[in-house]
Amino acid sequence: MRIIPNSEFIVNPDGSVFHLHIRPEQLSDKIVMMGDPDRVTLTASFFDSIECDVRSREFHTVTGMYKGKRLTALSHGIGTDNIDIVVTELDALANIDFHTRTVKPEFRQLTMIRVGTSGGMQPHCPIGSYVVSEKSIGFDGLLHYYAHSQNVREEDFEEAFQKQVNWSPYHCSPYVVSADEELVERIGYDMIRGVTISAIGFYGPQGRHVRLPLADPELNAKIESFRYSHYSITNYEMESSAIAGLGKMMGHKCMTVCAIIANRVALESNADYKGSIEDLIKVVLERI
Ligand SMILES: O=P(O)(O)O[C@H]1O[C@H](CO)[C@@H](O)[C@H]1O
Ligand SMILES: O=c1cc[nH]c(=O)[nH]1
Repeated sequence: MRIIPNSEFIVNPDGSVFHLHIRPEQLSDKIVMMGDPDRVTLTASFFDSIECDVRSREFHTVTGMYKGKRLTALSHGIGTDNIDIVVTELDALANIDFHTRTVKPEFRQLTMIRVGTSGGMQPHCPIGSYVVSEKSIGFDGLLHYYAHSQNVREEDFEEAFQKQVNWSPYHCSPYVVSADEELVERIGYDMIRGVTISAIGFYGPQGRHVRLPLADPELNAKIESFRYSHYSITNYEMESSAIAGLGKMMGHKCMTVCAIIANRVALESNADYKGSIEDLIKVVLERI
């Protein structure tokens, strides 16, 4: 059996995992994730009791009880590079024996729901709506660093996307992954279902022109008009592809749902979205 070297999987002197700084017994099977550490404080304010509250860098983790369910709320910060850390460390907390540094014989499956904010790309995703990422398109390339990604990637969709938007060879090869179907049905049954792009930045990589001109100013228009079967691209955010992809490769159940806080076609945004995300968190806590 492979013993994972200290340099490849780092455990802190207090027995916690390197970045998240929590110990295996502090993790619940059901995890609600979000970019913003303060959103974890908000989520935990709905818990009936708190078991642990740990902060390390942008990672804020609270485990507690909500109406008889043991839940972990956790912030992952911004971007799929952080998701590589967070999903790997969550999986390790559940499935690696920290003492023997080996994979445990019994697999423990986690449920991870990301509750995020996002920019709508279609008129039917207005500000204030909730969009479940039935599929995600990763512009980040993270999945390509792991073996067997083709087992979870939807290559026909990827090919159609590259062709229709005339994808630049200077960008990473986009990957397409579906969320866990049962979660989409159970948690998102009354929400908009869509295809979400996880971009590698908020500005240029989402087609925002502030001062620097864009390499392809038409890319967002091509993304808006892209069609594959009955699918169109509904929204932009920055993490769902890596959560769906890594989670699926590891055998976990993952899904992202976002509150739309900007609409790129209507050229509108709402920076005062606290009420909308708060309501969405409450719905997810009930249904997870
Ligand atoms: O509101 P969160 O969960 O952070 O999600 C979105 O907001 C951030 C960008 O403002 C990115 O993380 C994006 O995915
Ligand atoms: O437009 C948006 C809004 C929130 N988060 C994003 O990544 N993009």
